[in-house]
Amino acid sequence: MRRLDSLLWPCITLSLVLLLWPASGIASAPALDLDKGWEYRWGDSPQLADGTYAWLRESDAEGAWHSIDFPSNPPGREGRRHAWFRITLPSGEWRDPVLYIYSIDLIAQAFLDEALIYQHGSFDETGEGPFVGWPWHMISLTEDFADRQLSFRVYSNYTDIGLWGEVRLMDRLDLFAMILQRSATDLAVSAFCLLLALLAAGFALVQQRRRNFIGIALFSLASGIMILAETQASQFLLSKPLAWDYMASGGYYALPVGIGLLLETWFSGRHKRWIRRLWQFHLGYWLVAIGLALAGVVNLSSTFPVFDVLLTISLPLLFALLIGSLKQLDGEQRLVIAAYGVFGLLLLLDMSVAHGLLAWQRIPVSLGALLFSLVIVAISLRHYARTQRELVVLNQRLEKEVAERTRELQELVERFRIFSYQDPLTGLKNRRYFNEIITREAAIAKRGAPLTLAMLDIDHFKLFNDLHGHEAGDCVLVTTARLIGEHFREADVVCRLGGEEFVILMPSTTEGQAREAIERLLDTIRQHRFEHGDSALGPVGLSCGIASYPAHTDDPYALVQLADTALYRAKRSGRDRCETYAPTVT
Ligand SMILES: Nc1nc2c(ncn2[C@@H]2O[C@H](COP(=O)(O)OP(=O)(O)OP(=O)(O)O)[C@@H](O)[C@H]2O)c(=O)[nH]1
Repeated sequence: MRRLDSLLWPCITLSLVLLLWPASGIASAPALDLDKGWEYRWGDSPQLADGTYAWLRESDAEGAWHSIDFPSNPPGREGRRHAWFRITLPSGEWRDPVLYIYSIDLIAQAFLDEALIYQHGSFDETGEGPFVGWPWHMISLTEDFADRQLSFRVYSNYTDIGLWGEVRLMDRLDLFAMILQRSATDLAVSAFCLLLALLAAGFALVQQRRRNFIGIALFSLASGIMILAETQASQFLLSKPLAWDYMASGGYYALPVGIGLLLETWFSGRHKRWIRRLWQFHLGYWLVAIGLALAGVVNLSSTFPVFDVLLTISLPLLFALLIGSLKQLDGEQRLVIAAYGVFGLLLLLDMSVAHGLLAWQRIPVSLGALLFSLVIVAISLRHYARTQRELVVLNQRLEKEVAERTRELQELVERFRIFSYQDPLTGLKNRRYFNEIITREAAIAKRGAPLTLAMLDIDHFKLFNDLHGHEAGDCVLVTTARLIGEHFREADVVCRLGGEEFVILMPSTTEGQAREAIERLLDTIRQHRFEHGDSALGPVGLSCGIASYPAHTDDPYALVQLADTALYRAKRSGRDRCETYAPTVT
């Protein structure tokens, strides 16, 4: 009977073609709503010996049938679980007529006169059967259906009984086109919500405000799944109505959990605790309801009214909490709450329609979810843009700071470099510097320039220290260093090798020129009045040894050793004098 499966894709393709080709010329009567002229009868019909239901044959039983506009929830149910509905079908020019039913509570059989033409769910001997989902229905009709009687045998242990929403006579292709048209928005919104859920889940993995993103991810996932599962076109994707209803209920029941997780992060103290209790309670319900339904302990359908009652309580409670503490929230958070408020209101309206509190109409719940998702996306984009701007500023500041630090570091390195070449007491260059400069100057000398090296040592300095004290000794070292430094040219390099020993490297200077300069220096030192504080320190003498390249050696690197030998000779010869290296002396 159900040709839905086999004709599915050809019909979709055909209906799409027809949608895109309005001038096709194929005429068909418009859809006709069967929302008048129905009759109902409480209870279940007995069966005749040939298996036919007696109520189908005794159609004119006096006073047994009552008229009703729409075949749903007749008055005076009093706990009854069986009802029959019937209508005489009108005539119309449909090429391929079908009866479209939005939904049935809960299982039903349809008969055209006495022939069974459609069945939703399965009936046992007592006329009962399990919940098998709430799909939309398409009942194929033969061309001669006009003026014949269409009857429904319905069983329901749910709050509603009968057909629900819309019952329409229409052409099969028009039905497919209608389903696709009605589903387009929902499918797009669902895809959008699922994408948002994916992004939020990704952010939850890498960002610090994890709970926030988990809340958004869960809420978006729940909305996306719920909308997809409730979209009529989903039946085209998978003809398993009960599976879709499990997904719809799973998403629906998880909505307060997601929003609770999100809101909880915005509050503290009492409000936070209440919000946590609410979402934990809903999470508990989610687990129990879905778990018991899957285990077959309860019908999935019976978990909906309980959840609806819970949501009717928790939704306003949550709003009361939020409204009472709006001051704690910033503009963006208020916007999210407003969007959630719209979504919540649409959910409540949808629920009211489902329970017959409002006249049947299609409530655009998905638009509520879309609004919520758009608000989240807009806020996220704004945050992203702001973060980008802050990053640029931060980057610039960092670059500036790095440049500043690098400059300071370079200065420090330079100072250290100078320090590492400087004798801290006298301010002259030290032995390390001398070792480097001698190598350089020796290399230059090798290219043909003379180079002379003088090594100087203060005479009897130990005695001087012992007589006047170490501080006075330091003072003599500093003064002697200054006098030596002032005495020589810029090009000459004066170093303190350590202790009371100095060296002077004189590039492009012959032995004779150097000796002259040294003699003048020794005179200057002899004549200088050394003082420490207010006390005069007595005379200071210097001994000096000179060696010159190429006069004394063909290896400029050997000058240190040769000058040292000459100095030794000056000391031995009575001090306070200058000696030039002589090869015969060892
Ligand atoms: N005040 C002071 N004394 C130092 C410093 N460096 C080395 N001395 C001292 O210099 C003295 C050098 O003594 P010696 O090497 O025996 O030489 P000297 O007493 O000058 O004798 P001759 O060189 O033979 O004339 C030692 O007593 C060291 O302690 C310093 O930086 N400051």
